[in-house]
Amino acid sequence: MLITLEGLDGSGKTTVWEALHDVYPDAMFTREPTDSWYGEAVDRSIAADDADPLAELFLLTADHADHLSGTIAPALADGGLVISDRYSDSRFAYQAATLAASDVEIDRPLEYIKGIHAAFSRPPDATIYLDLGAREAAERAGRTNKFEQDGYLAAVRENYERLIDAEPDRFVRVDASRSPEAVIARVEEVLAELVDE
Ligand SMILES: Nc1ncnc2c1ncn2[C@@H]1O[C@H](COP(=O)(O)OP(=O)(O)OP(=O)(O)O)[C@@H](O)[C@H]1O
Ligand SMILES: Cc1cn([C@H]2C[C@H](O)[C@@H](COP(=O)(O)O)O2)c(=O)[nH]c1=O
Repeated sequence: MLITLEGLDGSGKTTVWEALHDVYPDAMFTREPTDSWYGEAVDRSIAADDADPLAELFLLTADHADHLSGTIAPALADGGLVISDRYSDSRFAYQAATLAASDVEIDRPLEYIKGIHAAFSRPPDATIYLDLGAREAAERAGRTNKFEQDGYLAAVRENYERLIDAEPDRFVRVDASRSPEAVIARVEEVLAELVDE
């Protein structure tokens, strides 16, 4: 079973993901961007304010393809539980916002990015969305790079809402404005239900 954690920068995904290690010691915990050389290229692109938007999308997509074939698919084939801190929805939400704000002439960036993934990717079985306002998210994240900005994250949040509207059964929304303890407890509750289903 593939469970993904999604949300804005600073929404608390990593805090939750780390807490879950003790609850599911046999699960595979993974994340995107990965720590492979593809992921290192992604990190360089994220740090570059002048990165080409399409090149950045394809670097992130290459990292995802490698993550899927080398890590996620084998674990799922073994019948394991995989919990990923970010996955394909991050591309749909973030890079659609980047493309929409760029000079690249793609009419429906979110649908375009989904289309690229449809050919090879594997959708999550369920996605826990840590819901937080853009300003609070940027503040928590520290506003240290081009993504951790109020306006950009507001556009990303709108894209997440579109994704949730399109697949309400896959997403479980969790209020990420509560204390870390309350958010972790709620995610644990949701996960227990998902894993028992
Ligand atoms: N529920 C919460 N309330 C207040 N602060 C929180 C909460 N959860 C996490 N934080 C703090 O917010 C910051 C970002 O948390 P975290 O790294 O878990 O978020 P993230 O979603 O993984 O962010 P990013 O996507 O930027 O890596 C950290 O300083 C963390 O301690
Ligand atoms: C997978 C993925 C990530 N991003 C962005 C979102 C964050 O700003 C950074 C790094 O992620 P982290 O959770 O802070 O480690 O990358 C993105 O724009 N698109 C993606 O597909």
